[in-house]
Amino acid sequence: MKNIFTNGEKQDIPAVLANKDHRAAVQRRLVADYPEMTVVAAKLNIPGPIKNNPAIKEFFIVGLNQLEHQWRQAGTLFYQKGQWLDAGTGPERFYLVKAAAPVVKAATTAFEEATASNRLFDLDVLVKENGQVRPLSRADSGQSARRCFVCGRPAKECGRSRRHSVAELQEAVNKLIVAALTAAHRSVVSDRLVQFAQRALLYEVMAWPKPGLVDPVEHGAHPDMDAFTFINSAVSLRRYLHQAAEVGMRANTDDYPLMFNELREFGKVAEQDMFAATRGVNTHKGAVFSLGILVMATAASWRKLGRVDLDDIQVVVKAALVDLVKDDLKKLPNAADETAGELQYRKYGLTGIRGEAQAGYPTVFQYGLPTMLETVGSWNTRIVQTLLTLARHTEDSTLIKRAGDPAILQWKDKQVDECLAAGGITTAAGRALLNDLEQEFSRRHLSLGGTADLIILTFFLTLVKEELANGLSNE
Ligand SMILES: CC(C)(COP(=O)(O)OP(=O)(O)OC[C@H]1O[C@@H](n2cnc3c(N)ncnc32)[C@H](O[C@H]2O[C@H](COP(=O)(O)OP(=O)(O)OP(=O)(O)O)[C@@H](O)[C@H]2O)[C@@H]1O)[C@@H](O)C(=O)NCCC(=O)NCCS
Ligand SMILES: Nc1ncnc2[nH]cnc12
Repeated sequence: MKNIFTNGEKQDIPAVLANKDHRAAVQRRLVADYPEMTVVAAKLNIPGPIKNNPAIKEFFIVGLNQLEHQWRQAGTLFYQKGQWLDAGTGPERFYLVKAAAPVVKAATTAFEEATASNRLFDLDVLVKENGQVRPLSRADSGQSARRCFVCGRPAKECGRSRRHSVAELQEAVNKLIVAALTAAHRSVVSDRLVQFAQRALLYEVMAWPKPGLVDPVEHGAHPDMDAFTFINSAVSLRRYLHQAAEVGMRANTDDYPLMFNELREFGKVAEQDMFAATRGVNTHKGAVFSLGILVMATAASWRKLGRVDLDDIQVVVKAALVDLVKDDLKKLPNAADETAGELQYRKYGLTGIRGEAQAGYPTVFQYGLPTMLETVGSWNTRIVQTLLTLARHTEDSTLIKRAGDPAILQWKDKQVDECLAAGGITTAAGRALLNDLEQEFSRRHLSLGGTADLIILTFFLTLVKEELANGLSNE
């Protein structure tokens, strides 16, 4: 396990005492200046000579964010006030809270007791009695005394008898802080993944020109939808994307197939949300499935490694979807209401998006991602150029469905090859071919709906690599 005590300035007793005097002066001033408010002084109990460093400070801020959230939930008014003390003696903050001191004390004690790591917090609620400022004690409001975070006995007893060595205390504190920061980082990463996923859905529809797809200029291939339909659809998927990240962040390596089953149940509800948001139009059915899988797999891989590893994300996808084609397609009855994917498997043996997903999205990893990472220029250029590359290597089941014949794939490959040979979106000649192709797809009512999903996945992974792989900016 990581040791957070390897850096930080060692503090001696005079420094700690001088800081205590300084804190007392700040507290006296705040109590005098704001008699209508209750003053709370927040600090940490970190035994041993090292009392502050980036990890300790981050732990403190993460904890205070939770305390503030708790106050907001309870409808308590408060704000931070005064100097922010970030000396070597430890991070400290002061709050002014609009509630009676005993009420505030009950809440701060509940916070200190809420989790094992919160026991490291020392939240003093200050009162003025007989001209003196003093912290309310837990005994004042009949609450049980603080317990030792090593052995659970009353903390005062352990302190007085010096029952635990500094090394023992630091080991316990280290475990508590590392566990709290790991949980906090997982939550930050989950939020980022949801943002990346939503950006992927929105950027994809914004890019132009896209043959066979909706863009802000043209949507002849999909007369029932326009760019606004996609915005409504993307926004409706926010809750689902959070669920996908959370499912992944909870899963251990041997749970991956189970994790996918859980995602699918959320996915079915998300599909309904999407159809409600688009008034029954299929904008993102494929993306609900595939983007949900990649968000979940990226979260699960982060949980395992604590960092981004694109190869491992693919390993997680394969492990989670190991039986997908067998379970979904091989047992199919010859039902009248079969989907395009099911029909194409029965008629042509094509496994479609399920085969692609079970194999770990090889088209995305082998063709999409390298093209998007290598292509320079605006997001529009990067997305459209990557779309062409993906289109060239995809057996798009939406295209086959629209044409009614897999032979359409050869025609599509020829058109895309010509456009790419002319430079794609990066040259005037390529752009002219691209515009012609968009018109032709629209005229013939042909769609590259499956390829659009793969672009969304590629863009998501590009953001993971370009914006998350270097770590969390608030670490
Ligand atoms: C596994 C599922 C994706 C469902 O599979 P299903 O058998 O129902 O459908 P498929 O026909 O196989 O494909 C579903 C969507 O997947 C996209 N897609 C197709 N081929 C590929 C491919 N090679 N690579 C990547 N993605 C692919 C495709 O989505 C796009 O097309 C949609 C627009 O098409 P359009 O023709 O305009 O509209 P339709 O409604 O299809 O037809 P019309 O009535 O208008 O003629 C657009 O969404 C694009 O994104 C396919 O549509 C998964 O959904 C699933 O598991 N379903 C079962 C229920 C479930 O478990 N749900 C939870 C999922 S987490
Ligand atoms: N821009 C787009 N047009 C049509 N279908 C899509 N599915 C996902 N994005 C799409």
